[in-house]
Amino acid sequence: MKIRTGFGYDVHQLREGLPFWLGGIQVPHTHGALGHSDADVLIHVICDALLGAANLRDIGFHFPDTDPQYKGIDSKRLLAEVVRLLRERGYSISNIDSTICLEQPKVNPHIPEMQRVLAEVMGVETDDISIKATTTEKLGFVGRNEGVAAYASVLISKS
Ligand SMILES: Nc1ccn([C@@H]2O[C@H](COP(=O)(O)O)[C@@H](O)[C@H]2O)c(=O)n1
Ligand SMILES: C[C@@]1(CO)OP(=O)(O)OP(=O)(O)OC[C@H]1O
Repeated sequence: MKIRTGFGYDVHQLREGLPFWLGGIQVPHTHGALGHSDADVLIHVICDALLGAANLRDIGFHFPDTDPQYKGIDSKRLLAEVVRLLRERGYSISNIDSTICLEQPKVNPHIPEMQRVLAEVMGVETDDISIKATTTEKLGFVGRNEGVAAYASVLISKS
């Protein structure tokens, strides 16, 4: 059995009036994340962690932000493609742990729905996807509500 770990980190600016896509769902808020895609930072770090675990470069390598076909794309489609790339190479996903760094709003009430949606996209159990959240105690770009960051680590395996 070959077991590998992967890690992902990403940041997006927050802008007033944009839809806030996070963890595959739209979180009600005055501000949303800015990006070439729908800017779903949680999905992006999960993609990067999975790609890293399989040594398959990163999300920008597979889906360049200069390519118009990814303009405004639903990041769930990118995640589905990343999972396909791993399965094609014989990997299965053991578990994911993640942290969203965001001052406002509180995301705890939305986490079960994020887990449900992401588990469906990835073809894993909701119990295999951990999502946590933290403020940065009003410090830095997260603390000033200028941006959202996220981290993820994953474990994948193949026999
Ligand atoms: N955007 C956020 C940030 C935090 N939470 C939850 O609140 C708890 C306390 O946050 P601290 O930054 O003071 O540690 C945290 O453990 C999360 O459960 C949240 O839901 N949404
Ligand atoms: C996801 C992609 C897709 O074009 O666009 P962004 O939403 O800008 O996200 P980022 O994490 O900055 O980079 C990866 C991009 O390739």
